[in-house]
Amino acid sequence: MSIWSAPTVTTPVVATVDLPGSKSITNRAFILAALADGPSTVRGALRSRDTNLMLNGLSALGIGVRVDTADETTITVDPRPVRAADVYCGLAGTVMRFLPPVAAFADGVVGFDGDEQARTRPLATILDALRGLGVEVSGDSLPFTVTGRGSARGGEVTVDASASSQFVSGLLLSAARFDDGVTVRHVGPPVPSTPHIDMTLDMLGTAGVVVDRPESDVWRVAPGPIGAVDWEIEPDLSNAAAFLAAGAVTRGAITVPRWPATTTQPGAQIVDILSEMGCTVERADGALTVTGPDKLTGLAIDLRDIGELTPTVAALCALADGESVLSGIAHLRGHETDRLAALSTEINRLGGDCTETADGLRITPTRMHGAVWESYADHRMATAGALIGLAVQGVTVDDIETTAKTLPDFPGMWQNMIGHV
Ligand SMILES: O=C(O)C1=C[C@@H](OP(=O)(O)O)[C@@H](O)[C@H](O)C1
Ligand SMILES: C=C(OP(=O)(O)O)C(=O)O
Repeated sequence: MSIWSAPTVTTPVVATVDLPGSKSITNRAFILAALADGPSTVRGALRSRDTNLMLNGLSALGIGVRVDTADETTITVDPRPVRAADVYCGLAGTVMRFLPPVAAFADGVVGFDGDEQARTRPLATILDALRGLGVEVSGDSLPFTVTGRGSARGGEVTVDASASSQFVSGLLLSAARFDDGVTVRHVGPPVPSTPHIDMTLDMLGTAGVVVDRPESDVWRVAPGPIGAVDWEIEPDLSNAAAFLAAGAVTRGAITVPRWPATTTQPGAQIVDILSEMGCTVERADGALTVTGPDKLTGLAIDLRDIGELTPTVAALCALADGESVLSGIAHLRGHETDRLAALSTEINRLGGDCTETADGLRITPTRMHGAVWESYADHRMATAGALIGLAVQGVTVDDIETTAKTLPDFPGMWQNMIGHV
């Protein structure tokens, strides 16, 4: 773990930043490919800690995984019978929630473990759901085991998915391979990050799996094959957010090439947020450019659907003019770290003014000063620290390496974006 001096700029940052593939789309494509009725090729895949953990997990479970020798973002996945194995989840929500349903098809015991910090992330909902679908599961959090019998019954389960949309996505991705299919019924406070469930439905549809929605909060998948698809992965728009924000806070202009014309990625909503804060947005030749205003305005916004943008948005708000209120994000207390506590502690350590509310943050911009910004093993906390450091001298980010969770070389990309200052 190293301390990284965040570069500060006094002139606008103007650059083009090409982002690697989406974490969420890559890890869904890997699961669907592993359970498909033939080999699939995934092109433009993200290669980062979370996606490598998914590939390692699938490979341990006996799935054929071949990385193109000339291009590590092209991966061929060959479905094979699932076998007993040990799976390491790191801190990846998509791995700890999407792989246990796959393990239900194993021919023996699959042990799951992860980082120390992952042991407190919510998991009981999906493990209970698997029990309800006829699968033997020990434990309620990491570490736990799933004992497969080669196939699993399936049926209908009621879950409270208010802590994470990934419980629903995880069950639906494997649902068609259960003997009776799977019906998931959510009962409880609203499910967060529902656009990520829409992404799951969209990709299932591409693979030929129909998801019926007899009522809101009910998803029904009939048993049947999952079609092999050659997946082309879009750039990661949630990761793009931190870079676009760098243009926004420096009166600069950041261009992201290959910005999809339509997308299921919730991260795309950063564009509306930046525009509400005063930025100008233009599209040309498939690229998107955000230009920062003289001064960003604060905003009041419900981020329940797009919680993963919160660290970037909070950093922008700390540098804006006027108070901001971020709401609808109580579930962020169960993300990589308690993101509400982490953001308020770190913004306040720099002399900012951030208070936690029951379901979010209230941020009043102040003149901030340099200090150590702790990352809490959270990639988006680390990038938020880098963003504030662009405008505030003397910010050092602890454990910048944690950005490798979803970006293979964040410090290099950040420096290239800024150029030589
Ligand atoms: O399904 C996915 O790929 C994700 C769903 C969301 O999780 P939550 O519903 O737990 O917020 C999001 O925050 C996470 O980064 C990725
Ligand atoms: C919440 C996040 O990740 P995970 O997939 O580990 O839940 C995130 O990337 O912001």
